Amino acid sequence: MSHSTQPQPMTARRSGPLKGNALVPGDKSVSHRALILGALAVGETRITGLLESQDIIDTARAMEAFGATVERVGERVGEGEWRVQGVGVGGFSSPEAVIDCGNSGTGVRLIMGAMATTPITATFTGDASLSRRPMRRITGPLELFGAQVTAREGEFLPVTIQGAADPLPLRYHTPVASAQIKSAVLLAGLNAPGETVVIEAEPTRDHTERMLAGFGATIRTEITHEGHVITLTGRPELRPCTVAVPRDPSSAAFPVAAALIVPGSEIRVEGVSRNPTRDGLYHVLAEMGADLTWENDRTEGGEPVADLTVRHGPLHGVTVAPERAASMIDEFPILSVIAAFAEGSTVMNGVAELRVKESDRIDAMAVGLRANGARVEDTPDSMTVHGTGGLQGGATVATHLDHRIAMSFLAAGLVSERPITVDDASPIMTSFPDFVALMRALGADLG
Ligand SMILES: O=C(O)C1=C[C@@H](OP(=O)(O)O)[C@@H](O)[C@H](O)C1
Ligand SMILES: C=C(OP(=O)(O)O)C(=O)O
Repeated sequence: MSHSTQPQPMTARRSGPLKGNALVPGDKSVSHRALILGALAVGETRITGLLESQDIIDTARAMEAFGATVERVGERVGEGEWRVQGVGVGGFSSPEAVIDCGNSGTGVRLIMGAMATTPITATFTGDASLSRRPMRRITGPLELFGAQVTAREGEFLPVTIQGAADPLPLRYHTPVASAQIKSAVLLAGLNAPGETVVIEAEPTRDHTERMLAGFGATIRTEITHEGHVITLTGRPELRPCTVAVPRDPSSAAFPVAAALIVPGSEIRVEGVSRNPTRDGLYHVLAEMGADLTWENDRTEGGEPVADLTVRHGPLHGVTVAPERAASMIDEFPILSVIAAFAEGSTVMNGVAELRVKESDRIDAMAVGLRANGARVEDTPDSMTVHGTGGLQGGATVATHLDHRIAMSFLAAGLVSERPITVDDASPIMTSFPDFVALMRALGADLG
């Protein structure tokens, strides 16, 4: 379901020090995968800590449309336990209606992969943002499995996929660093006989591989001269699991950033991911001189996590190497805000993928930061922010149906000289429904 079409403007004003404990919600990437693998397992999967945001609700509804049963157990918002009755690999049936994945690239791309090697037909659609995003990167490899695809202009939603009746296993080099491409191919490979192999030059988030192993699939990753080579044996019987979803490091980045830039702040964020395929931002922040203290390293839901204490302090600009990009791909909007409050220039290289997210994130950040007084340069695949230790503010920023653009500028407005308004805060519901309440509880002036 697409989110409300009624824009909800919101303004962030200069705030006192942020203090307290930030309990961010469940990881979006892990939540999608828990629902999809639960639907492909035989029997009942139980999920705790599932992110209850619009992107995830859309994936849950889609799994029901393909024949799984998905239900929420318990009363407390954000603490729900979910149960999925799976239909087994190859057990999906053709949905009666169009599958609307709303704003979610991960949802639509992983689900296309999951159904493309079963002889059923489904049509996928989404909101105006998702309808602008490239789908050929997914449908191309799915055609190699034997699926038949029609897409608007060969590239965009709506996309109709007729799944392959006799799928062939695939050996596939991903053309760009993308966990969504890797995951779509692996999920399609589940119902192909033999070994499906995905080769990625740069590692991307590995939640699909971790969770497939947890559900009993035979999957291994080798590091060779070609890069990360992931081999999955097709046609497993996936056994249902109990999945405890860890907290989302990409959501954690917003209160962390706010605490770093609002003078006098000190906050604690529990259960932040230390998965090396997700933690690039924290390495960059350390290089910028951020005061970060990690404690209680442990494993939660199969992911390495720790508790993070963040204190405000001076930051300096850095150059972010392109090899870091995949491990922090969703964190560049908020890094560009932090960079504006640092002293000196921060150069972000190898970030062309940002142009095909919920919005063109390089353009959205550059335009919004400039309107609020920052000096920013951009090229097709890089962005440079010339930090001056502060930001003037005073402008209204267009969020283009992009939750991360909205949250980034609301964090910036907490410390800019004049307030910053975002034209539409409603997309925040897609990934972090409690963002405003959580930030207000820390002391942020948002309204
Ligand atoms: O696999 C995933 O869960 C995701 C992969 C990334 O996208 P790409 O695979 O397009 O880089 C990321 O931007 C997105 O938020 C979540
Ligand atoms: C890019 C993102 O998500 P998706 O691709 O799932 O829409 C994101 O959450 O920043």
